[in-house]
Amino acid sequence: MSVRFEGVGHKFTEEAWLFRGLTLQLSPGHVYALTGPSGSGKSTLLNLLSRWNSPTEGKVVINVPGRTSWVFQNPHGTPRRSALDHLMLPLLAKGEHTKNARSRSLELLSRFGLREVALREFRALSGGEAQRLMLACGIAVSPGLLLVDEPTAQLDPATAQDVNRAIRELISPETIVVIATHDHETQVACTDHIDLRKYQPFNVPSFVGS
Ligand SMILES: Nc1ncnc2c1ncn2[C@@H]1O[C@H](COP(=O)(O)OP(=O)(O)OP(=O)(O)O)[C@@H](O)[C@H]1O
Repeated sequence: MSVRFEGVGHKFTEEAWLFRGLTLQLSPGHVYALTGPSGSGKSTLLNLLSRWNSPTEGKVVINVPGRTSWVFQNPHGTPRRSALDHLMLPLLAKGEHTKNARSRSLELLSRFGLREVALREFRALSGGEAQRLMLACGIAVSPGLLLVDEPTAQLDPATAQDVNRAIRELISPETIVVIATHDHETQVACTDHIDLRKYQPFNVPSFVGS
C-alpha cells in the first residue's frame, strides 16, 4: 500500500513548469507536510493525488485501498447537527452498529480534544473546534488517503496551535495523510516533509542578459 511519484512534472501553460522531477514514495502511518511558496503547486499536487488531474509528465501510481477524504481550509458542517453526529453518521452509513459507531466517535472526540463539546451543535463550535472536528471526521472512516488543504489558514495563532496539536492524532496504519500548508508549526507537527521548492525549475526571466 503506497503512492509513488515517478518523475512527475506539471505545468498549465506551455513554458512554465510548476514542479518537475518529483520522485518519491508515500506510505501509511506518515503525515506529510507539503510546503512551498504561494503558487508553487501544492493544491495542484493534492489534485493529482485525488486523481482529479493527471500530471503533464511522469506517473502517479496510487496503490491504496479505500476512499479518499478531504479537509479544506474552511470547516463545513451541518449547522444544527452535533459534533458527535457529524462523526457517527458516516460510520453508520458504512454499516457500523450504533453502539460501535458511538464508542468510536467518542474516542475520536477525546483524541481531538472535543469530548466536552460532543453534543454541541456545529454552528456553536469555535473555529478551532470546528476544524479539529473536520480532521476527526476525515480520519474516522479510515480512508486510504486523507488530503488536507491549509487547515490553519483561516485561524488566529492560538486557535491554529490547538489544531496543530491535533495533527499527530491523524497518524494511522491505514491512511496516507498529506497536508498542504504555509504554517511552520503545522509542518513541525507532521512526521515528514515534502518541500516543493526542491522540484521547481529555476526559471530565468527572458530579459536577463538581453
Ligand atoms: N486549472 C488551472 N489552469 C491554469 N492554471 C492553474 C490551474 N490551477 C492552478 N493554476 C495555476 O497554477 C499555479 C499553482 O497553483 P496552486 O493552487 O497549485 O498553488 P499553491 O502552491 O497551492 O498556492 P497557494 O499557496 O497560494 O494556495 C498558480 O499560478 C495557479 O494560478
